[in-house]
Amino acid sequence: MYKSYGKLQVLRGVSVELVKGKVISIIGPNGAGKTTMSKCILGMVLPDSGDIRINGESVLKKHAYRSQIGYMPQIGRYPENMKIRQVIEMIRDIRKEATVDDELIGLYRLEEMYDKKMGALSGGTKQKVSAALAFLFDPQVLILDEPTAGLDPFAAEILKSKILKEKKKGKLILITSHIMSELEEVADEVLCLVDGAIMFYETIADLKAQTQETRLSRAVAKMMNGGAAL
Ligand SMILES: Nc1ncnc2c1ncn2[C@@H]1O[C@H](COP(=O)(O)OP(=O)(O)OP(=O)(O)O)[C@@H](O)[C@H]1O
Repeated sequence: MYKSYGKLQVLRGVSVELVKGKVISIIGPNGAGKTTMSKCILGMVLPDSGDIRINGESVLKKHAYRSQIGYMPQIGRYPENMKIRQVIEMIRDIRKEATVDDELIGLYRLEEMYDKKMGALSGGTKQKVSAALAFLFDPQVLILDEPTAGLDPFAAEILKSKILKEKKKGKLILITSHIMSELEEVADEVLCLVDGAIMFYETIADLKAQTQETRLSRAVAKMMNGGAAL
């Protein structure tokens, strides 16, 4: 998959086959192309060339499959004057889906804040709304961009448990994050992007074995350092 913005090449030949039932973390330095890659999978950005395949099937320009994806953006943007209740109702109205998974709405006690306006929410509460919306329609694929940034530790634990629960149901979950200790708790595989290309894509167990490190943060640092100790 290739993508340029004007003269800037953001993705250079990224090719991955994603399969269900896994939590895959996408890591890499700022500006490496992580968000762009997630947006290509989401269909929000069209790659200039290449294909995107999930479970062996091409999903490029297949709009129907987008209803199978839940997305939690790095920074959720909502109409400031709408109340939490109205945002959730509006999205349920648009999607018209019978089955909803409102577990996070309950666990985050969002109903108690339903009459607050989006523009008046704290950053963390807005993140809770974004998380609840991402999981709301029981999607088969979840793309979570820095999901715990801004969440308090208890709220972050709730989200991590939810991620593991959905993984067990066979879903595919992609997480972008810079917090290695957290990824270690939930992810199976690590895909590292550097300058728009895949530097490595391996299971956490393999990464640790290869680098002879017990912590993911150390293993990744060693890989980024060409295999040499820091
Ligand atoms: N819409 C756009 N128009 C022009 N350039 C863009 C656009 N979106 C992203 N870029 C550029 O593409 C490059 C990759 O950005 P991207 O957001 O994918 O990085 P990232 O790996 O997610 O970074 P971070 O860790 O900081 O979130 C950056 O140089 C960015 O400035």
